[in-house]
Amino acid sequence: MSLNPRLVKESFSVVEPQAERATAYFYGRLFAENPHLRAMFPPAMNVQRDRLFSALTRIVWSLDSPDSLAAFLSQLGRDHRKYGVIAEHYTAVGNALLATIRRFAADIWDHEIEAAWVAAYTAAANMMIESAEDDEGVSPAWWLAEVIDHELRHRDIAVITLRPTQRLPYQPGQYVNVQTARWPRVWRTFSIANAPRKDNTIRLHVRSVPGGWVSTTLIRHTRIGDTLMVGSPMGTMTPREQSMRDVLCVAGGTGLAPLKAIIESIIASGRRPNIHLLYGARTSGELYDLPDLIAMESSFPWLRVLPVVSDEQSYDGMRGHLPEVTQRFHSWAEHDVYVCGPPAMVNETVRRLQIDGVPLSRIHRDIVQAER
Ligand SMILES: NC(=O)C1=CN([C@@H]2O[C@H](COP(=O)(O)OP(=O)(O)OC[C@H]3O[C@@H](n4cnc5c(N)ncnc54)[C@H](O)[C@@H]3O)[C@@H](O)[C@H]2O)C=CC1
Repeated sequence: MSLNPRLVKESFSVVEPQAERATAYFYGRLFAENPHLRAMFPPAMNVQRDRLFSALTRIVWSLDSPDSLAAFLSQLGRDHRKYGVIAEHYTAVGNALLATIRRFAADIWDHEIEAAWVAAYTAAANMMIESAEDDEGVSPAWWLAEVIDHELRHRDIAVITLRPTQRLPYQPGQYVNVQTARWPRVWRTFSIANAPRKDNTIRLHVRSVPGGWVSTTLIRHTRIGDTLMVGSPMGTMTPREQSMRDVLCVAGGTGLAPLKAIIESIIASGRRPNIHLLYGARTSGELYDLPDLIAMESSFPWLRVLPVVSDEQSYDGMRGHLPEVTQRFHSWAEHDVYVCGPPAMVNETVRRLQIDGVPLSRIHRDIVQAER
């Protein structure tokens, strides 16, 4: 069986516009054929559906970049240990996936495409299974973590500090899935907002969103002393250790979290690059971390924090939308750039930076489905 990324991508492009129906069909088929698997998933499947499709999209479009694909699949395999996933479940998922792609790409389907999907899925599943097996005995499937601080910084935004009961190794810029006792099997993603600390504590920046089970629980119903579950750290937006370049960070709202961890780690490394942090919020009241950032700025003179507010006419600092504000400065073409925040803001910022001559290889971002 040989990999044929072109055939997989072509057939996936036919399925992509029908994503919603295809994922509903996939889960319907998976649970009809394997009713015992239903109990492993949360009662409401909407977020799970989005996650499946975005993971699949990422895998399909990275088939030509074996290194980044391998890194992603290894993290995904480790992270799936927290669901209790074992090797045989991959067969069930593979069968349902193949049936789904076959059905939604029926117009172009043939034996060659089927073989390409079987080869790609087998390779991906094997990579996930192997990394999960390697991780057993080294790390727990998930970590228990005690809430040791809970600061409500705005009506809807809290900064929460956790102390995992076992060491949680991670890279600055990575994110974790979090589960609360109130919503079993419902995991939501948050970036770790600090560089690794000796005391093993981690901070999360959480905004509650309407209908967001986990985020609302974390903001309104979580107290110091509560215990949360935390999954294996994931993500590839980590600082370039060898880089001597200056740094631009563009943070939208709580998308600040991983960028703050990256900035802390650069400062801790002893390097002295100039760092510009454009920190955007809709209103000045939502610049929830500004006092901490100003304190960081005063202890590290190479850091410049530039708050930007988009939706408050009377704000007397810098106003505007981050993608456009990013272009108001001199060129960033020689910088390492990190961008995080609402997906539309990230996409538009990256687009404009590229137009202004920043090569894509120096723009770092991660797709995090945070805060629901
Ligand atoms: N909490 C966390 O750990 C992490 C959160 N995120 C993501 O960051 C985002 C943060 O959301 P909020 O705090 O609610 O941000 P928000 O909606 O309040 O916006 C924050 C900033 O982004 C700008 N912005 C928003 N939409 C834009 C658009 N379409 N075009 C241009 N600029 C735009 C706003 O003007 C503002 O400056 C969420 O999408 C979340 O998933 C990402 C990584 C980690």
